[in-house]
Amino acid sequence: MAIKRRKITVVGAGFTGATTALMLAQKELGDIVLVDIPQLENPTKGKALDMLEASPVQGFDSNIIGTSDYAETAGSDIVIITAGIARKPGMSRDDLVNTNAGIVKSVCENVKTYCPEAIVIILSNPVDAMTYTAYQTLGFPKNRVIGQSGVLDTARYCTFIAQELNVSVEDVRGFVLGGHGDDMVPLVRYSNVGGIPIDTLIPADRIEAIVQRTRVGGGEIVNLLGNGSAYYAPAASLVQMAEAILKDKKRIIPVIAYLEGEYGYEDLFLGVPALLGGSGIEKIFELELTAEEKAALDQSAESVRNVIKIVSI
Ligand SMILES: NC(=O)c1ccc[n+]([C@@H]2O[C@H](COP(=O)([O-])OP(=O)(O)OC[C@H]3O[C@@H](n4cnc5c(N)ncnc54)[C@H](O)[C@@H]3O)[C@@H](O)[C@H]2O)c1
Ligand SMILES: O=C(O)C[C@H](O)C(=O)O
Repeated sequence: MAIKRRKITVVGAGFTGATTALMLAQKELGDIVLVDIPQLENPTKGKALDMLEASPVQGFDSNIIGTSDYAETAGSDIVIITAGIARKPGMSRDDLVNTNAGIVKSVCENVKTYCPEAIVIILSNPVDAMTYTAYQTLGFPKNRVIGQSGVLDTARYCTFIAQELNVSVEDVRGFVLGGHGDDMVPLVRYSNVGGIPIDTLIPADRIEAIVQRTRVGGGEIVNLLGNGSAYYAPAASLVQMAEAILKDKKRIIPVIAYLEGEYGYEDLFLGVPALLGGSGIEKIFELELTAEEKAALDQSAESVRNVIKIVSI
């Protein structure tokens, strides 16, 4: 029996999309179709060809094509949506909502037509609301519509903890819950280094500084770059999610999931810990929260709900 190669579409061939495509290929997770608008057809083809020409040097056998024709995406196992505008210094992610809602809707109409069985991962900001827009437009089951924020926010949080303690990032475990905004909820109580709770290793004021830096971590990069937002760590985060799905790894990682009563929220997309495997989101874990943690999550959920109201059809 011939084994079918996996097909991964990345929509948006900008900074995050192109970086994601290369990282997916380097891990040989499948053949990659990189899509952008017709006006950028040639640059998109050029980026894909340039990446493919790295394959003999790096020794990966994934094919990579660039296109603006969704027919080329047909039958993709996973579609990753990075299409949309990025913020600049002085802007919030929510300032992007109207422009990006239109883009995400038009992309999802094509995904619905050409990739009806795909698992869709959304990155475009404001990502909690854009995942809601995608869910409404696609009409796919909730397990197949997933937003990316928690892997990235947790990665930032773990980076800062590792720096603080001068330990390997591999030994740091944490969770960031809630929306992808400045009121996201890094869960200190569930964070440890090599199994040792971080509040026994780091003084409270330093932990608070790490939590605050995590919350505005996207803005820190936006201010440094000056004309766009982060893309290496976001791309790595998307690849971790795609890998968990394509290899049916059953990883437990925070993702933006559709909630129907979990944590007390209805009809909302929000970052929660989930089991990610071959069917997409296979389970949502409801952690026990203190009153203070739940109040912080409620505030974050309320911020997301206010943005969803703007885009709700
Ligand atoms: N959720 C997260 O954690 C996270 C992290 C990083 C970036 N983002 C968001 O991802 C988005 C992309 O960021 P970026 O840095 O790659 O931006 P970018 O400007 O480098 O790339 C965006 C690309 O989308 C393309 N595009 C626009 N409309 C399109 C359409 N209708 N169809 C296909 N492609 C289209 C553009 O031509 C461009 O190439 C932004 O909204 C950004 O805020 C989110
Ligand atoms: O901050 C941004 O605008 C991009 C992204 O959401 C991030 O957190 O890096």
